[in-house]
Amino acid sequence: MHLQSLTLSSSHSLLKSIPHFPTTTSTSTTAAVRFPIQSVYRYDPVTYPNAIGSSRADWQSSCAILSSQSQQLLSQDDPSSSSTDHISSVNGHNSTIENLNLVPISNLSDSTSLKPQPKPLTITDLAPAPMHGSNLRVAYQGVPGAYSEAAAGKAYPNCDAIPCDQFEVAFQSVELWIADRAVLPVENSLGGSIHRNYDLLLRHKLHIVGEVQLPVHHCLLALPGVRKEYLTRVISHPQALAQCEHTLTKLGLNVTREAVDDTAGAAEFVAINNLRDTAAIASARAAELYGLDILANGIQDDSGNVTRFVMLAREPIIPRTDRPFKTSIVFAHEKGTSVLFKVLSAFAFRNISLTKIESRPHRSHPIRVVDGADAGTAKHFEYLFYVDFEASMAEPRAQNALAEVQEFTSFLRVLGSYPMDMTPWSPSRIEE
Ligand SMILES: O=C(O)C(=O)C[C@]1(C(=O)O)C=C[C@@H](O)C=C1
Repeated sequence: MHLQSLTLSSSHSLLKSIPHFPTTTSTSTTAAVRFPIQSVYRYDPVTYPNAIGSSRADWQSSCAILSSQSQQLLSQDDPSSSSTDHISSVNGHNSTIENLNLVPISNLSDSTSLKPQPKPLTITDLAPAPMHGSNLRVAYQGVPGAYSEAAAGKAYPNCDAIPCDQFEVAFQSVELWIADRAVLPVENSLGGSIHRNYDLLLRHKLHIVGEVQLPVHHCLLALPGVRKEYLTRVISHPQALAQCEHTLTKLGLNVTREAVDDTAGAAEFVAINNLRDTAAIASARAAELYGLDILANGIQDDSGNVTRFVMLAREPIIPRTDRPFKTSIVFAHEKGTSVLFKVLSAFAFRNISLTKIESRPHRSHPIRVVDGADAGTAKHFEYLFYVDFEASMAEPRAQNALAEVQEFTSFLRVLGSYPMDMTPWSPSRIEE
């Protein structure tokens, strides 16, 4: 392939050969082809107020709604759109989460007045269902009060956040049109990459359409009246436990640490089971929602603790050049790490900065056996490489870099080209 300079329009055929890169400026996808005629609501709107609409709609009208909503949703990630929901709100123009249709915090003084929160969707709840209402629905893993819920609100201030019991469910809810976006934590400034989520990005065909970086401010929560000395156990998400490791030791707690699915779920567990020997690490919002006291505030090991989340959608957004964009790719080669230098130089020669590089085991070919005749047999581990770089796929230099990368690799996928989160840095801000 020649390394000529390409414009976006002249490079369509090149970009089409890069798996999953969008080359159209609009899509005519409608839900009509995606829904079985027999789709039935299976969610109780009282139990799942945020999950989906409140009544069963007839097929014809739901197709019409979906068709118009798919156009509307496309424009919501498009920075050129005038919608207040679009991703530019992530980038410092509106970084509050006030407008998120979060579960309201009632005046909870103790755990006996605990109000039932919406139950997360589970894998058995998933069924294609028509959409209603105009709010963007954003699926996240966890229960109300989780940081992922706050990230959804930062990215899409007017969204309905849909709790899901697993990441897999959040992905599937977007694939099945139950939700419009999924929010996925990918890395933390203290804990590093969330590896499993990188694997999920590859297993599914969703596109990254935005990112948010959320300051994560952890609290130690316990039932009212419980003192630190009574505690024998601290539970939380493994990332949260890792982010507070040293502070927990410094607090002099004589506790075991146990991992659960999410931070707010840990708080809910303590409250529901009336556990007086157990504390949870979670947000201040989780304390309010589940009627817990804050025993210690800001217990993350670094005050500038930040988690980066990506927003996923069924359709990619159209990359632009009038604002800072980031592009995420994943690639592999049979010759493994030996091509890495060549790939990275494709970016270096074009002055494209990399913001992230991550390697993961190549699950379908984890080992390459190299027969060294007399010397025996060497077993090399095979990897997939995830790279984020600071350029938009609308820029010829990024297109040319990827054309070159494609020559060196046996597999290449563009996971998304999306606006960078440019929120001003304020490490001490508390954001729950
Ligand atoms: O448990 C939560 O509240 C989450 O949103 C998950 C999660 C993560 O997976 O890293 C998100 C942010 C924090 O870093 C801790 C936990």
